[in-house]
Amino acid sequence: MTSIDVHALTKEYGGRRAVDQLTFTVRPGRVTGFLGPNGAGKSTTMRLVLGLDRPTSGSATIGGRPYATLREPLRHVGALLDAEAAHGSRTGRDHLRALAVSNRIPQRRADEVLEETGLALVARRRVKTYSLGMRRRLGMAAALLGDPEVVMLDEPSNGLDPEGIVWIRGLLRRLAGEGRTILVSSHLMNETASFADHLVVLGRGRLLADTPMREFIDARVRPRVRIRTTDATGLRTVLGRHGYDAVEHEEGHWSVDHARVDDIGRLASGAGVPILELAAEEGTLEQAYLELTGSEAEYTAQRQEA
Ligand SMILES: Nc1ncnc2c1ncn2[C@@H]1O[C@H](COP(=O)(O)OP(=O)(O)OP(=O)(O)O)[C@@H](O)[C@H]1O
Repeated sequence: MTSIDVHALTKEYGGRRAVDQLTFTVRPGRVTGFLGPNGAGKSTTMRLVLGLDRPTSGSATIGGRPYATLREPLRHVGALLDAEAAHGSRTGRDHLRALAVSNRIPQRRADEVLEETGLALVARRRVKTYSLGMRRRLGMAAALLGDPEVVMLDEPSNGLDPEGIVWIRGLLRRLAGEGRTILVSSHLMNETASFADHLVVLGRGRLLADTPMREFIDARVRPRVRIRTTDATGLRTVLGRHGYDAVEHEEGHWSVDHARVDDIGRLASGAGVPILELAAEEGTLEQAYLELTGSEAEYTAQRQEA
């Protein structure tokens, strides 16, 4: 099984650190979401892993080897970077077939990945006539061409229509289920929450978190109960008596922080307060992410092995 290992990785541009002493491992069999504010260093890290740039110090390896030393790299690593573009005057199919030849990949793979990425009908059109979403799909097709064990994607949902976004989600889950190593950067938190098992979060080039997604959320977002009643006074009284802080919202429901549904349900029913709705509100990745990156001054890396 192939991991991506980043060790004490540092990259300076003109004395400014884009990536700063970064250490983390991306493991096989799960989707790792790669998060961080604009300029945090995600793309730079991916470029360093792919040997497109040289680190100032530290190392980035795939299965223990630097990318540059891999023979026929597309057979090991598939990547989609934001700025990547195919030659516009070629057809999508020719673009993939040329990539296949240079990596000793069977030509039939071009047609297979065109089919898989939903491009079969436009395969013989020139790439310059493709929409943004079609180009992203072609980039995905190129990434999958060599049936690689490692897949690295920079903002793959960018420019995709809702159907494409659902497709990417299913694809990432399938690739991880097949035991591949998947690293995906994104600014879309709901999207990331829908496919990631694990998160690596950067802030100004440094590691802010390396943790399973559920733990990342639970550690930062307080459990909360949502409740609706016809007896606001009764509810406020019973919750106040037991030390709960309840906030009434304009839409007519209440939220109770640091609370569990079982406890609140029992208290309300014991006090004869009618309940119209009672639900546990799970914290979202967006809340947890903003909580972490909003206090960037702390810069405390929290590394946990899953
Ligand atoms: N070739 C370069 N020359 C100089 N500075 C660079 C270069 N590439 C990146 N940087 C700088 O390095 C920092 C990290 O940028 P990077 O693109 O890796 O961040 P990112 O997390 O991918 O951001 P975004 O989410 O906006 O894509 C930024 O301050 C950026 O300006």
